[in-house]
Amino acid sequence: MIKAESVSKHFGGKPAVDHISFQANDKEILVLLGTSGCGKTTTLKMINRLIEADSGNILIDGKNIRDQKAEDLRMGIGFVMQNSGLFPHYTVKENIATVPNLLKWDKKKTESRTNELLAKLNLSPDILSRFPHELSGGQQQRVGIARALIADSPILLMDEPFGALDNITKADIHSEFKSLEELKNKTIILVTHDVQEAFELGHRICLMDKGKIIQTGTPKEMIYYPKNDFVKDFFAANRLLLEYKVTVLKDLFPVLSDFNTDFSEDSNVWNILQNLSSDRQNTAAYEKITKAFNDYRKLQTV
Ligand SMILES: Nc1ncnc2c1ncn2[C@@H]1O[C@H](COP(=O)(O)OP(=O)(O)OP(=O)(O)O)[C@@H](O)[C@H]1O
Repeated sequence: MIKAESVSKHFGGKPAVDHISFQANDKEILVLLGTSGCGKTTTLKMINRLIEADSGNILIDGKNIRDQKAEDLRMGIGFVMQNSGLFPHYTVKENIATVPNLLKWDKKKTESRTNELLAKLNLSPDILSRFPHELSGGQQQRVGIARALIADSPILLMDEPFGALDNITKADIHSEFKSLEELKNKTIILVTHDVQEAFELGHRICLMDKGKIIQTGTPKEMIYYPKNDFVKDFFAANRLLLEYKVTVLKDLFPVLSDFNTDFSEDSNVWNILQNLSSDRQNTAAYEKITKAFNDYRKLQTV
């Protein structure tokens, strides 16, 4: 568990992060979401002490990060940097082996773990001898993720890990990312300015503005129970799509009668409608779900 207690950081007298508190629970993906300059990266880098907080405390599993050497702390935390952050003059193999070399792993162990990760991340071993500039943006980001995962640390900090990707590649990587067993046991803090990414990947979201956390909640809470107009307005442009995605079949049960289906009760309305729309025979079911969804929305307090 990662806990931030009233943490602040100033640059040149101006607050970049202003008394923020949050908690990332074990095995949770917590997203820090907000527009450029709101303090997300500074917050993330204070957790591995790439930036030292001015005040407040950050605790990992109850231990204050200040009570450990910064180098030791970083060894236990995987870090995916913005724009992949690969060392340009190192090959892919050398980039991935950065932490194992610091940990003095023997070559065989590094090699077999590297190959295991390449397979999991859908990367061909052919790229090992290449330099980062010889890879596509998507490959670079995957290598950045492999480098962060290699030592299997229980914590992963990710700064706009998919930022450089087009929307189609991003959607593919998102679904791969969600299904990676490797990540399921980790506590992950992911920084993004992309609302859809936050909803796609986050178990909970901290919405930030001007160095402060405005609201923390599940995607559903952010959409249906915004704390104030800032939160409401922030999601306004994507609101309907997000509502389709955060609403799941079992939410509709009170307003849905006579609906026999093979869909799991945790399937979201967006996926159900997409699925049903592929076959004309499903028109009646499609209309039932649409009506139930509209009835359900009316009952929410937005
Ligand atoms: N090293 C620094 N020196 C001075 N000001 C800084 C420094 N790092 C960040 N800032 C300022 O602190 C504020 C927060 O920056 P930060 O990078 O944390 O925001 P962000 O939300 O991650 O933005 P982005 O999405 O653009 O990376 C900004 O106003 C930024 O200009």
